[in-house]
Amino acid sequence: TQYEALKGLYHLRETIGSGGFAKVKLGYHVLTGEKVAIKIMDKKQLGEDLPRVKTEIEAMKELSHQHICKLYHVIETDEKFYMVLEHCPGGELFDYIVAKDKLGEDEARVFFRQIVGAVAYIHLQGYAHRDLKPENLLLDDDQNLKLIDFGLCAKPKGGLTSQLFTCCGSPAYAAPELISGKEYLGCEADVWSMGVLLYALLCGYLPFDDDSISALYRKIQTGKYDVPRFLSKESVRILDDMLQVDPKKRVSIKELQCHPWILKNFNIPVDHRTKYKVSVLDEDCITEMAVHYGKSKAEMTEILSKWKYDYFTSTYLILMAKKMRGQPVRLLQKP
Ligand SMILES: COc1cccc(Nc2ncc(-c3ccc(C(=O)NCC(=O)Nc4ccccc4)cc3)c(OCC3CCNCC3)n2)c1
Repeated sequence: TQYEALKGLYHLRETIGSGGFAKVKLGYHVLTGEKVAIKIMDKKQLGEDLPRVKTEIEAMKELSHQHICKLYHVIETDEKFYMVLEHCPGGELFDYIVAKDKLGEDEARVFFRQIVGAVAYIHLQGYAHRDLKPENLLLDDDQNLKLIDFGLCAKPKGGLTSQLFTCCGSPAYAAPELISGKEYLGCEADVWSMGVLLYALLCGYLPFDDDSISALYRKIQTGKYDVPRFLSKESVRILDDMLQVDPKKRVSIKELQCHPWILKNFNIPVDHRTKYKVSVLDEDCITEMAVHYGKSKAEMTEILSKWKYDYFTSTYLILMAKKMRGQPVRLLQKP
């Protein structure tokens, strides 16, 4: 039968997204009943992109942050990769903006501060995202944003990956230097995309848009965009600081963290540090799992400390997520 590798571990439900060579299905973690997102990739379809999946999986293991969708479990079979990930019940930020037409400056600031924190964090871990757009920002059940990289475009930062603009979908968010095939820095290109993203949040439409790709590229390379009169002068200023065609004139992610627009009403810079303590394991979760598996706490601690991203890891991380949401740290008893 299909998806044999998930049997007894996760119940599979409907497909919630598909794109490129990945399909995402809603799943339930059997031991906790919690929802998960299961990203399924077929090795044959991946072809020469297969190493990129391994890079993404290794990246995900390094990325543990409150505004980045968490990886729980990796299963590899002869035909497929399964990535079991945090499910975000609120869906895409894209749909949220469409439903509200556009966001007020204050609401946009709450979201944008979370995005700046997540992107600053991945940059400090040595990664650039390269495909920042509202479809890759999901909402959890507390209206917090979770960054994902659905299109497998996240790659180690580095400079001269003048890779052709192949993998990542929408060019509307792409920096001028990226689409002109010049050498570029991933972290600088990410700041441009964040400018396009903030413009979309504040205006409800894109700064650079055209049905013809080549016309769109020309508009991006001029860097000229319409500034609606309802934007405050501070909003106009931060958009101008990010949407600089010359990457060397563009504001850096570090400067963004304490930009006047970012500080307004908050008066504290964006803190990019993660809230998760991955080093020390949680007593309650260890105890609950030790009892369930009939092991000593020492044995359970030993197993979990290996972070093998197996079912032990996913069960622990899901119990931790429940605890952080104030829910009981409980496993469903053996059937
Ligand atoms: C209509 O959609 C709805 C409606 C209602 C609920 C949900 N909930 C819901 N939750 C979770 C997901 C998900 C999480 C992570 C990944 C992933 O690919 N991680 C890998 C990853 O993040 N790398 C990475 C991140 C940062 C740096 C480097 C690497 C993939 C999918 C989801 O997907 C649905 C797709 C649909 C197409 N647009 C994108 C989302 N959807 C979605």
